[in-house]
Amino acid sequence: GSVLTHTGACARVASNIYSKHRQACTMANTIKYLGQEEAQHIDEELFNEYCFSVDQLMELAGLSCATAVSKGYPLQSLLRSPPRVLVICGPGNNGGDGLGYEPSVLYPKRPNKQLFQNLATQCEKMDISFLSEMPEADVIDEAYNLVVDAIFGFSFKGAVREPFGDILSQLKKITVPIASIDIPSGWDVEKGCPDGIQPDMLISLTAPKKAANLFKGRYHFLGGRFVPPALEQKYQLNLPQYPGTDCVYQLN
Ligand SMILES: NC(=O)C1=CN([C@@H]2O[C@H](COP(=O)(O)OP(=O)(O)OC[C@H]3O[C@@H](n4cnc5c(N)ncnc54)[C@H](OP(=O)(O)O)[C@@H]3O)[C@@H](O)[C@H]2O)[C@@H](O)CC1
Ligand SMILES: [K+]
Repeated sequence: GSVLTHTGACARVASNIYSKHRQACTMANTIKYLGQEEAQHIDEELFNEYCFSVDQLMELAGLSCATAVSKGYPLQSLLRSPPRVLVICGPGNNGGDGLGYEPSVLYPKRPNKQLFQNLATQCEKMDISFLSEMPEADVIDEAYNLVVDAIFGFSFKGAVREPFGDILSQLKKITVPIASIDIPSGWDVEKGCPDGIQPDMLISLTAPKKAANLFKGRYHFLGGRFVPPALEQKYQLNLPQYPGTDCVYQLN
């Protein structure tokens, strides 16, 4: 009897300690949401200290985005046939991350950089069509299943300049879902934008940015499985374990 009672008490104490330990771990493991400067510092370190090239990380980021889209919007769930996806690319690296199903690309402002020229050529050679102008909201709703927002990432600042003001105002009117890469474009990286676009999916790269706390859509994925452990520790990112060989982790 006493052995049993003793064992029971020990088990209770142990389970108490275990649950306190788990609580502490859960708190310590809260994923960090980055401010704009911190995101830029991490970016610089990845390139300067850890010697990655932009092409490498952008390819992995793009793969994460395509994977997240295929998980959130599987082909058989799409309402319109063919499974068209409109990818809108901005002038910076966020624009380089866009990719898709039967994609059409809108790439209205093209910087004179070899990397971006190469990416555009690769798409053209794969017969991916480029649009010459932003379609009206009702045309997008009619022709596409999804819009990938690769317009601005963590370097966005200030009031939106054209042609992206017009593009974002059309995106506010569409009813097909928007999947935003890293940051919903037009949102302040830390404070968001109450009357901005409201994406259905957000794919945070490396680590979520502060504005992701205000994301109200259905799917939040983390992607960019390339952060070296020492860098993760330095910035206390507390990243979750990516399952198996997956390149995305679903946060909600
Ligand atoms: N580190 C990582 O983990 C990795 C990061 N990666 C990705 O890179 C992204 C960051 O890229 P980034 O630094 O090139 O900045 P990003 O936000 O795409 O573009 C800035 C451009 O936008 C423009 N612009 C700015 N404000 C504007 C305004 N108000 N109104 C109008 N235009 C405005 C301005 O262009 P300009 O006006 O000078 O022509 C500027 O050049 C990051 O979010 C992630 O997606 C992955 O590829 C690889 C791994
Ligand atoms: K974006």
